[in-house]
Amino acid sequence: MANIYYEKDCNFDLLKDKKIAVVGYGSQGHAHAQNLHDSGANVTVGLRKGSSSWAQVEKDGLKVDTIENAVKNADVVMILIPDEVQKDTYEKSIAPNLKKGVYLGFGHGLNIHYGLIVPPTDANVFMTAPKGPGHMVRRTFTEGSGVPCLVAVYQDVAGDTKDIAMAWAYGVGGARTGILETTFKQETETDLFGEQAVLCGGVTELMKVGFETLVEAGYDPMNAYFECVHEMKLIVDLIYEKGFEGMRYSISNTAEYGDYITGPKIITAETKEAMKGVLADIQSGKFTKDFMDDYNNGQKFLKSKRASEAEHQVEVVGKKLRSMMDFGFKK
Ligand SMILES: NC(=O)C1=CN([C@@H]2O[C@H](COP(=O)(O)OP(=O)(O)OC[C@H]3O[C@@H](n4cnc5c(N)ncnc54)[C@H](OP(=O)(O)O)[C@@H]3O)[C@@H](O)[C@H]2O)C=CC1
Ligand SMILES: CC[C@](O)(C(C)=O)C(=O)O
Ligand SMILES: [Mg+2]
Ligand SMILES: [Mg+2]
Repeated sequence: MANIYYEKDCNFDLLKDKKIAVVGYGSQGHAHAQNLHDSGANVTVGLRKGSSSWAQVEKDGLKVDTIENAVKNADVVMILIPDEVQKDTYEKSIAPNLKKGVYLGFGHGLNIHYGLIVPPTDANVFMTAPKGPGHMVRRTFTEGSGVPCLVAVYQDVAGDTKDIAMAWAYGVGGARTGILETTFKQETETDLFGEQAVLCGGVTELMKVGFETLVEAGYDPMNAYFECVHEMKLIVDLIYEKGFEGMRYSISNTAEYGDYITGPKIITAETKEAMKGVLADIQSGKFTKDFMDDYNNGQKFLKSKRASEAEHQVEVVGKKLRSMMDFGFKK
């Protein structure tokens, strides 16, 4: 089992006297940069020239510079731009400007694990990967909590790279809930599997097919949306807090009986075999090759799926319902 650490195990002072560059100001970038800044670190956000995020960084009260300049002066560089652009940006704008002995950080291990980025031998390479979306990393931090983080070390020349990774987790709020120690391989392969088979691909497909089944049988689309999409959060919140048993305590006996009878009819032995195939493609590097090939082909597949999914009835109905009802979430 992994080692688990908390705030008392971290030394945030290690980062306080260092110049930090956070490359990117998207989902993870804005959260890491702002949380570290609020924790007392000296952060500069690195952006490409002409970036649409430039004004937002200034509005948020943080320093901003080009990627080249931000990296040139930095003791710690954290790369938080999309995985598919990291190799090109690293080679053109980051690598030529890295200080000797720099601490080079990642929020996900894909580029290192599959050898897309080969760091200099004098660099200390670490990962601090929040186990949640960047906007939740920021939101929970401002609420006094945090998203748990995985930390890993790929290269440790200085001898304290794990301490830097843990200090980073402290600064972004992850140590408030817990830090798990892992490796680049484990984080990368489990993260890709989880998001594809369960959290994102699995869940949205399950919701969509459930919605379609009800609508095609003549039921009201709004009713179908509530059943197959909206209520998912309320059920998952109970699982999040109390596990499957706690969720099943709150639902009716009718629902619990149906859960046991029907769940295994939907998620079958065949589904598990398909999951094994998904994992094999991740482990062999096939998924990452296909993903990068699509990127190098103008992201034709990604863009066409984005467009067709947005037009699906489940999205159209959901958008309408969310505009008509106050579900109490922050936009
Ligand atoms: N999204 C998440 O919640 C999670 C992400 N991660 C990992 O964190 C990393 C960042 O992901 P995420 O936050 O989703 O990324 P985003 O897509 O949100 O990153 C957007 C940022 O990257 C910049 N950017 C985009 N393309 C380029 C480019 N070609 N050159 C330079 N800058 C560019 C954008 O700048 P501009 O404003 O100029 O467009 C913007 O600042 C990835 O490794 C990901 O796997 C890990 C855990 C969860
Ligand atoms: C679940 C998707 C994720 O892995 C995440 C938010 O943790 C991602 O890559 O965005
Ligand atoms: Mg993840
Ligand atoms: Mg991921």
